[in-house]
Amino acid sequence: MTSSSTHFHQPVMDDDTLFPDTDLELSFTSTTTDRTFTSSSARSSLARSSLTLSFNESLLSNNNKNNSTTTNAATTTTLHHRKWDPQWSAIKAATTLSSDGNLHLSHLKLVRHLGTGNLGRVFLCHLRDCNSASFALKVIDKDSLTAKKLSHVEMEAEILSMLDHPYLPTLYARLDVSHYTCLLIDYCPNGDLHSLLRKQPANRLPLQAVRFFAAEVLVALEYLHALGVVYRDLKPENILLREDGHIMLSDFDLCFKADVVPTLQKHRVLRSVPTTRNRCGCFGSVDRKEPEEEEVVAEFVAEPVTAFSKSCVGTHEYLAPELVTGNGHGNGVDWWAFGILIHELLYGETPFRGGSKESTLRNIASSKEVRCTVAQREEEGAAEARDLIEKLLVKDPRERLGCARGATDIKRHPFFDGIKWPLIRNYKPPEVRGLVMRRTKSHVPVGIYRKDSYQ
Ligand SMILES: Nc1ncnc2c1ncn2[C@@H]1O[C@H](COP(=O)(O)OP(=O)(O)OP(=O)(O)O)[C@@H](O)[C@H]1O
Repeated sequence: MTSSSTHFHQPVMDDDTLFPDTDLELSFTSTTTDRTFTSSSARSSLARSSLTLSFNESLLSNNNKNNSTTTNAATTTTLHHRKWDPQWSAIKAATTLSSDGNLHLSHLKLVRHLGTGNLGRVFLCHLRDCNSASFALKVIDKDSLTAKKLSHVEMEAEILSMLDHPYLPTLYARLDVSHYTCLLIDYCPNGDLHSLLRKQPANRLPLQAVRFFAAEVLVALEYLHALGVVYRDLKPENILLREDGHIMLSDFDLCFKADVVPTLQKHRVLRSVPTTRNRCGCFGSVDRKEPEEEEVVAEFVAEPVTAFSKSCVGTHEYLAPELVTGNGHGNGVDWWAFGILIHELLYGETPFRGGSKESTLRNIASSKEVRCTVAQREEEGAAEARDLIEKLLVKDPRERLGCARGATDIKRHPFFDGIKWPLIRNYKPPEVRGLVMRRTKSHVPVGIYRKDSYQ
């Protein structure tokens, strides 16, 4: 039930409807259902819907070049870093046996309906000859969509086809059959962060878990921005959890693309010099801390700083003030939403939520800056988290952390101190209630995620 932009999803039902192992077309009779079947991956009933309110921006032209009966990325994608994963191997095996070397709907077996979104329905599916490789198939009935929603489908497909990153979905194939467009992507059996949050005491995650998920989201946003993609719909509902507990950002229909010019920028950093024994003091030998040394480092920055759009899209509680006022916005809306996300993960609620959507929007647009409350007994790192949130939730985007130099500046914030960014994929996901993880050998032990243990 997602035809309206203002309602919530219906309560999730414990109904593991299994689609018969028969003709796929039989399952595609309608995209207008108000029932959301559930699995461990179905989103919680309180998930917030995204809104799309266009002020002025011209619709994206339908640039689908693949209107033939079927097309697929499996045979055309050459970039993918996971080309030897079981998923790719299974697809390769299926396409090798295929008469035209392509993947077709007939190769897929629908297992279960996972959920329904604004654009279509999502199914868990397997390849017919390989049950061990699971995929999610997003099925979009183009006949049921408005021109505007069709442009969102094309945007989602276009963005998906660009992605090659562990925290973002892989588009294994795009299949255009009759009036259906089907996108075959990674399946995330651990549901989404919104549902996980609802399983925690007071809807809050422990600080170490917040740091872990925030760091992964930051890296995913950094990659999107480097491609010139402004995401515009960051919220826990759109952060899916893979089998191994790492994140996968989903839903790219509200993105917009802008130019980005990668640069190497010089930046002054202070490096503290370890305490040394100063033997020249007038009063004999004294311990003193040497002053911090200033060093100039060259940093890679690829941030779409000139991105500009006037479409008001996103989810109420996560909308940046410049989106609410409708005077145009750019890359900064993602860094604002990143601040709201950390706030929600840490405190169990978003900071501007009012009694109604209108009052939420009024709170966001007001000139009052966010001040996070200080708990009596705080976890280690809470002060740094508060400081980061307050720097991200600066109402003027020109002053907001991240807007000028993107993730490069945010990664340096003390909240993320000690994280070895190149190793982030190897960090072991946090053990939190409701997150069932498949063990992998490559994980860095949990201790390494403690701030003081990875220096
Ligand atoms: N890759 C996936 N793995 C597992 N479940 C998924 C996956 N993608 C989507 N889902 C499930 O299917 C549901 C519908 O997803 P979909 O992306 O179509 O819509 P949505 O998340 O509601 O976003 P929107 O309507 O804004 O496009 C989600 O709520 C989620 O539970």
